[in-house]
Amino acid sequence: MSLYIGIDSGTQSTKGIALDLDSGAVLAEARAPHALITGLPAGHMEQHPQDWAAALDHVLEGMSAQLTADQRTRVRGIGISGQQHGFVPLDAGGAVIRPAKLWCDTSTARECDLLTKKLGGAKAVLRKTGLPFLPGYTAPKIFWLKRHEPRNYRRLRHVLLPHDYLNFHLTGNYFMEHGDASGTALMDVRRRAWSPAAIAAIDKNLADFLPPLSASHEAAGVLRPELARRFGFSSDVIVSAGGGDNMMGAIGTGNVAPGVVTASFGTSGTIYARAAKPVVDPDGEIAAFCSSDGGWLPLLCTMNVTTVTEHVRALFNQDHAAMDRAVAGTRPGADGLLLLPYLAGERTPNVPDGAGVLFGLNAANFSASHFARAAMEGATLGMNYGLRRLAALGVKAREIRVTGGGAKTAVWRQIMADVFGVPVVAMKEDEGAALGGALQAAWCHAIREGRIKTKLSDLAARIVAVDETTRTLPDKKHAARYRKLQTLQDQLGAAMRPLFTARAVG
Ligand SMILES: Nc1ncnc2c1ncn2[C@@H]1O[C@H](COP(=O)(O)OP(=O)(O)O)[C@@H](O)[C@H]1O
Ligand SMILES: O=C(CO)[C@@H](O)[C@H](O)COP(=O)(O)O
Repeated sequence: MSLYIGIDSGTQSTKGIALDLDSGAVLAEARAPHALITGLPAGHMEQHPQDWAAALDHVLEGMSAQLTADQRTRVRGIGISGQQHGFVPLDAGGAVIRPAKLWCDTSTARECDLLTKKLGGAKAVLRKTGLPFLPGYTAPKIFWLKRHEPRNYRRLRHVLLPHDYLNFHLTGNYFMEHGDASGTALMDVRRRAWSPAAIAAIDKNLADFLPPLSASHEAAGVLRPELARRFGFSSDVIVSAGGGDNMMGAIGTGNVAPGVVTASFGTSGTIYARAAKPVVDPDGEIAAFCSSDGGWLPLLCTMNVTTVTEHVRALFNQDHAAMDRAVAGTRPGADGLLLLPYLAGERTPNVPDGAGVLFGLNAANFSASHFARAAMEGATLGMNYGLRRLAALGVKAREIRVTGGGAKTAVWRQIMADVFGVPVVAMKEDEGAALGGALQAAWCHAIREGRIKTKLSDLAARIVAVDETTRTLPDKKHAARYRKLQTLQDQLGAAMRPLFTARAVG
């Protein structure tokens, strides 16, 4: 029996599973929340990296307590998935200089404009790196530190991403793999190498602060002895390369070969499909990321999904079951109530100064149930904007595997199927990114042990399974209704843009 631990450090919590690779059974599970820093100016979204490390230790401790002593010694590897793009600035001794600016921080729109100009305009940026500079990505956050906090910038010696920081916490090594690194916007994603042009636009010395790029089957290192002792593990547990949460979600939903499309309904909304070659969107809306299994992962990301539904749920003091019943009691289209869900600004389309808009309020739809439906529908229509763009780039979905917190809800899955116009199905293991971490750790361990022909796609084919009881087919009448709503949401978004800018300036 060999056990592999998968960890997903998301925006709101850290989740872990311990997988018995022989039987495919999950033998332990644990979770620990971590909060955003409150009281920051609008658009600034930050967390303390030390909180992620504390949550990770708590989760590892919790799982260790659920395993027998024998099972603990059979843990062979740990694979970490983490929210993408966050900038963890470390000094020469590896201490965190300031909190991490996150993927959902929109305070760096000005830095994006400046970097784009330095590289010769939007087209030149796409030619040189494959990705535009967007506020969510890491590069403008580093430039922001240089421009706004020069004293902190002078102390900078190591740039890490959230999951790299957790790898560093576990192993003591500065390490980066292609998948998560592709979300920095400092890489030429076509060549899977750092982009000298993007780096020089910020600071020519920055290259010294970036770890060399490693392939995703390599190990970040071995678990530090004091942690191995603390969790009761043996002294040779490897920590695999890990990756961004979407890259690891791809592995954990079996999206490791062409033809599979995954949608994640977490704090953010993402839709992605693994590709054997880079897929660069000439409009820069679909992100040309690398995967964390040696390929590429064209991906759409919207910033407003379960945060939106959670706000509505909190406002009306409902638990998830009550909210689901409320939504089930209303008609598709929420009797004319439509939400443009840009509560935190938006990445796709790129509207960093955006805000939420409830459109079509009247006496008949002024109710908690209609607000709840409008929240689920608005977030899903927002994601469908990108699904259509993916289709235009040749990635056509015949069915969509859904994962993340929102995918647990049957009534929301029906909205997903109706909006996307294809069947959706959830996974047997709903912590897809954590499962991806466990599988990548098993792959990395096998290669390290000399079983070099081991394929991640074979491991995934054996372990990953859809939950057929959740398969949901689109309803033709509802799908037609949502096509009209989609047009209306697109028009509403376009019409509001000048007003968002006026509001930001005012
Ligand atoms: N049954 C459910 N219906 C809708 N949302 C849910 C449900 N269960 C959990 N969530 C929400 O999903 C989010 C967590 O999803 P997850 O994919 O773990 O997010 P992240 O990785 O961004 O932290 C939370 O906002 C949580 O409240
Ligand atoms: O920025 C992106 C993808 O580009 C986000 O998907 C983050 O990776 C955060 O993920 P969740 O916390 O929502 O899982």
